Amino acid sequence: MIRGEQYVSTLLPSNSCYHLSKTESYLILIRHGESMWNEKNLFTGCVDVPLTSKGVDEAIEAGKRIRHLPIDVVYISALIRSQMTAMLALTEHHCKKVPIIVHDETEQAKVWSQIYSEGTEMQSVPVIKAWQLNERMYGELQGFNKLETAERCGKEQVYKWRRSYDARPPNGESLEMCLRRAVTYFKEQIEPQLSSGKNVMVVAHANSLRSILMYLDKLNAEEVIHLELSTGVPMLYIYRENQFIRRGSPLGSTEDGVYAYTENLALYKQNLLDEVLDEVSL
Ligand SMILES: O=C(O)[C@H](O)COP(=O)(O)O
Repeated sequence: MIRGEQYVSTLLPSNSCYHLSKTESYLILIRHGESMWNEKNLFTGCVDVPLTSKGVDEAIEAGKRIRHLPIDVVYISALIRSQMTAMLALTEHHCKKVPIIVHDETEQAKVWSQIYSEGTEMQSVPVIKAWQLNERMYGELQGFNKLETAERCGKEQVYKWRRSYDARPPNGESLEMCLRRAVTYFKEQIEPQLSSGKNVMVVAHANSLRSILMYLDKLNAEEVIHLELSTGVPMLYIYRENQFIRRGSPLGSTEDGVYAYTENLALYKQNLLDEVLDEVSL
């Protein structure tokens, strides 16, 4: 452990998050932690199922891995498993800012959820909810066991429904359909935040994220078939000169592994730790 690291979350003043050089910004993507239907191996899609206790642990662990990465705005889906994961992960963040869900669905919601203290607002991170980031709608497969469905409909058919780009589950969305809404949202709402220098965390789902990764990594319909995302594992992208550079691994990056990839981030973390040491020695 780096000297002083244990003090970061308790002693660091919550407004002391360093500002990074504007030449790059950071995008963190996380698939939600294990849900109660993941555990039962059921097709879930847009059914709104919460996390298991293992999922809660995964979310907290994900939060620990990204605790020293800068986050200015968070995007979640409309589904509770993504929301629980984001909130639990943020309890671990060094900035100790309060994640606050933005309610702008109606004029009244906007007014009623207004924060009037500028100081308090600066201690918060806006959390934006978007249905476009929801899991692909699994149609008439929702609620059925994946293994039993494979026995009933054939392994190959189920594999196609689950992993191919264009096969559509009965009355559900293909990955292509999911991509149309998720990637459109990403390009219109999230990318402009990154290009304005904001650091973004997105907590979403296996297939909405697979479609976003297709866009970020320029994967074709053949390549995406093999893309599997584990629950609760953060992935990091550097956004520089309108390009996305992938860092970390969907299979499980360590925090140090993530930092090793950019000097700017390593400096950011070192500044945080130095500040904590100064506070301790005062
Ligand atoms: O919606 C679901 O059932 C899963 O979370 C994702 O399912 P998949 O692995 O079948 O795409």
